[in-house]
Amino acid sequence: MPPKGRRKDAATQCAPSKAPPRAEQPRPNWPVLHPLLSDADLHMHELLAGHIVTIANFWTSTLCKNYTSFLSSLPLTTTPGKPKRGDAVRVNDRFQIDDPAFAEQLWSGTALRDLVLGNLEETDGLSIPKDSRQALWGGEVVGLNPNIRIYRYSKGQFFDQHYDDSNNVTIPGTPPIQARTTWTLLLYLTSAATGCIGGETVFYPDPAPGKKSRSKKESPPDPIVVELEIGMALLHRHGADCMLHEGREVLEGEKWVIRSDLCVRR
Ligand SMILES: O=C(O)CCC(=O)C(=O)O
Ligand SMILES: [Fe+2]
Repeated sequence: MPPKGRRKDAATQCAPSKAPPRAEQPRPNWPVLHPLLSDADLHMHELLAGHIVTIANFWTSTLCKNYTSFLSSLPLTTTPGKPKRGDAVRVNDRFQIDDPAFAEQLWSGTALRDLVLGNLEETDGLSIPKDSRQALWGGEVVGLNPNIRIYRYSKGQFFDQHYDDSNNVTIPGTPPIQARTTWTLLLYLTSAATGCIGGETVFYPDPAPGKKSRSKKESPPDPIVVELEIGMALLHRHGADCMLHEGREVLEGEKWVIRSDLCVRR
């Protein structure tokens, strides 16, 4: 059952341009993004047209395992007990940093840029020509949100139903690019294969227009349950057209996720 108000993901509200200046945090010494599959071996899959796209094996399981052990050394902060009014309940440990260089690595140092921009059109799995992609992504994609979030969910932790907001961000450079986030990026570093049970990301599609007013007995569309898959990237549209979604409770083991967003020029 969807919650009454439009609960927001408080995380996205901390985008650089809106947030008060944070105490200078040292940049993590991120391990190199290696090994990775070659671009030609990766494909996008539209799980729900116009809303959810996945890329299996975006990161190899070796890289994911290196990362989870590295990320465990970062100072993660457990969610403060009570969310602010209108914010979703998120119960997990999080590390958040503005790191444009890492965002750039995730974008250009992997297959993501070429896949999203349609530079590998023949093989990328989306049957959308390069020049029509701007409509899908909400504009000219210029990179990833420098605001990187790392989540660790242990047994019993979850992210309650919410919508992700679109935020204005500045991507540093010469000149800096004024951008806006349009799609959420989730990169799963763990799965049942690493002992994590539960923790699926679940989307609740809206009933088709016109159906809302019909008999209450009419059942809403089935939720879309995305099982964790090690190394899989998931993109979903956010902002005004964001689907209600949640990270289900982890029942066993640990779920690790890297979160950023696609940014378009504004
Ligand atoms: O961890 C998940 O499965 C969902 C995370 C999420 O919804 C978010 O970061 O906004
Ligand atoms: Fe979300």
